Amino acid sequence: MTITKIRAAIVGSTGYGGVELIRFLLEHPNVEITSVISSSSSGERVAAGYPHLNEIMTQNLDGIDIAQIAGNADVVFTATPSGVSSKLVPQLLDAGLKVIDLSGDFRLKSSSSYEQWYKKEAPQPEYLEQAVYGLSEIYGEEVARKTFIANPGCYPTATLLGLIPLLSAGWIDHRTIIIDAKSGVSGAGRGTSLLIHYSEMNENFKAYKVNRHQHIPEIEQTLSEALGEDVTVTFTTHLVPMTRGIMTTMYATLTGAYTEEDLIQLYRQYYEGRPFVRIRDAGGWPATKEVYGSNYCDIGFAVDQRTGRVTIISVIDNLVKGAAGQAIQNLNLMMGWDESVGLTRTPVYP
Ligand SMILES: NC(=O)C1=CN([C@@H]2O[C@H](COP(=O)(O)OP(=O)(O)OC[C@H]3O[C@@H](n4cnc5c(N)ncnc54)[C@H](OP(=O)(O)O)[C@@H]3O)[C@@H](O)[C@H]2O)C=CC1
Ligand SMILES: CC(=O)N[C@@H](CCC(=O)OP(=O)(O)O)C(=O)O
Repeated sequence: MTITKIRAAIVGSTGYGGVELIRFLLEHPNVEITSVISSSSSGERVAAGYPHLNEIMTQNLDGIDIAQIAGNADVVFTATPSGVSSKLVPQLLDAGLKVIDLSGDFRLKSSSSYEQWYKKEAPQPEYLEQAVYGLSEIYGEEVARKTFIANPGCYPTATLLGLIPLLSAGWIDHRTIIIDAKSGVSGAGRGTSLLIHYSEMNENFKAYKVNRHQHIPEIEQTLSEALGEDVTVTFTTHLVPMTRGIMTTMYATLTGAYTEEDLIQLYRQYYEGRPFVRIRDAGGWPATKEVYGSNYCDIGFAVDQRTGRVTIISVIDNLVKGAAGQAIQNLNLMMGWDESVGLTRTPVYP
């Protein structure tokens, strides 16, 4: 079967998420990048800010012009900050474009929850209602029916893929969930801040946004939907002095005498046929480097018979499965293509 390439534009292409989209889309057989867009550097070459793209990405950056985007693209990836996407995406949707938004603006179904956690004005409800939450392995069927995807956050992706099968099966007590999350610094984007200043971050390990992180309502919303009743979690984020990678270590009390083998079987069945979730054998806990540069989410378990608790460890590359990779996986699902097209890279190791 011959597939006509679809035309893709990337807004925010000077950021880390945008550049990761470029890296994968350049090798996607069904996609042509027709426009790379910047609000601050139009006219410049992408490679001016990213010399590793010299002679690979020769296009100049376009400015934000909705009519122009609509004229030369079918789908737009918005790798823009929250608060920016909420204003930009409605214009793109009104122009008839398919949109995959990487920000947190359209993930929360409740506007008041968004305003409470993001401290920004919520998007207009008529646009919020059009969005599907694009956690590919869980909402893939809905993604296939929609043209506007709210791509999940990096921490929620690792957390939710690690918790949903156990929670849905009723094997853990939902009142006991604790999530201990660690991220590399590229999770904060390319902009500078004191948090990610080299001498503040190097040889250091710090917790941040404790009980205030904007991904808490996103995680709770999705877990509550999976269980059918309200779930609250304790979620603590930490910054690790590495560039890429997220590890979430999750703890919960088991509701029965389940073994590690039971859990492995449950998860392998749950994710059967889903190429990007890999369940480790007993005792094989995943490390961030084992998914580096790839769209995989690797999950491992340990059951403590002494305490009756399970420890679940889940790792992703924040810029791939946590952002650009999952966005492309969602494009594939939306277009009715195999979800792994253009995403089958082996992790970079060591
Ligand atoms: N980094 C990560 O691991 C993850 C990021 N995300 C989300 O993806 C989005 C992009 O993140 P990331 O690439 O890391 O961030 P960066 O800060 O690296 O890049 C964001 C880009 O947005 C563009 N931008 C800024 N202000 C505006 C504006 N007013 N109008 C249009 N464009 C603007 C900038 O490009 P220019 O000035 O050229 O327009 C900038 O390069 C964010 O919403 C982030 O939360 C989600 C999951 C993981
Ligand atoms: C290391 C680091 O700073 N990470 C960021 C993740 C940002 C992000 O992806 O946020 P949204 O997707 O919700 O916009 C943070 O903790 O806020």
